[in-house]
Amino acid sequence: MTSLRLDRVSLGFGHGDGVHDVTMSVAAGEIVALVGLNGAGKSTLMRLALGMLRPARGTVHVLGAPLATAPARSWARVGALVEVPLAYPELTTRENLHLAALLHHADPGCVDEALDQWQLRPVADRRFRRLSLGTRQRVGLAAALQHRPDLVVLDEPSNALDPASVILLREHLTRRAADGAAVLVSSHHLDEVARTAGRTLLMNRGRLIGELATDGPDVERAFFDRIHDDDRRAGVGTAAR
Ligand SMILES: Nc1ncnc2c1ncn2[C@@H]1O[C@H](COP(=O)(O)OP(=O)(O)OP(=O)(O)O)[C@@H](O)[C@H]1O
Repeated sequence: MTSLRLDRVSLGFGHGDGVHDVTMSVAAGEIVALVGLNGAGKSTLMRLALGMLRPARGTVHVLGAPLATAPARSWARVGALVEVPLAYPELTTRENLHLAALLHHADPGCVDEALDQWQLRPVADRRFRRLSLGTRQRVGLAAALQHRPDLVVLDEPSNALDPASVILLREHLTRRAADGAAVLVSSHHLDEVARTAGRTLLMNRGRLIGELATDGPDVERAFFDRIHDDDRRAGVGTAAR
């Protein structure tokens, strides 16, 4: 089953920025990574996939329903983290996770499990605004994943995470996919992507330019070769951007 589908989706911001004519899908049980340079359009694509932005052209389907008419129960089956974690600064870790569980129509019992799984027990009663950057990110990830969503969309989730937390994240995503969830994740860490994702989509100047093979000896080289090649064909200088 296709859990997320974008058909010929475009949204421009002027100066050629934004997302152009993107068609892609993520199937149940699959981890798909999105990679590209800064400003390639990864976050914009994720915002469009989550209904945070409305496409100027094209359609988005989430868990089988068109975005515009997706019922609330579909959104409860989505887990997302785009840019900063959505949390109340004056509430504690536990309170924020409790609210996230309620918003996803989940059993609040999942909060205790999430506190353990994301090693947040020591900061369970600390206010969110007093947490370190990486710990905030762990709270955001716990809030996005604790209700075992069927569709996971995470924008640069390993930002600010320490190596132990990166491993935790990898285990969580692998487990969600093994349980049948569709996972879309953007990243700048090509090694991590190679370890986690089944497919890696390459984005450049707002367009998907194909899949990046991550099983070769030099993924970084392959990444830059593809981008330079795409820029050359478009008559754009990569270094000049
Ligand atoms: N709200 C907005 N208004 C105007 N331009 C925008 C807006 N959001 C994004 N852009 C532009 O659209 C392009 C794509 O931005 P986006 O944030 O999607 O890229 P990205 O691939 O996620 O980058 P990064 O790796 O730096 O997070 C950029 O040129 C950006 O400046």
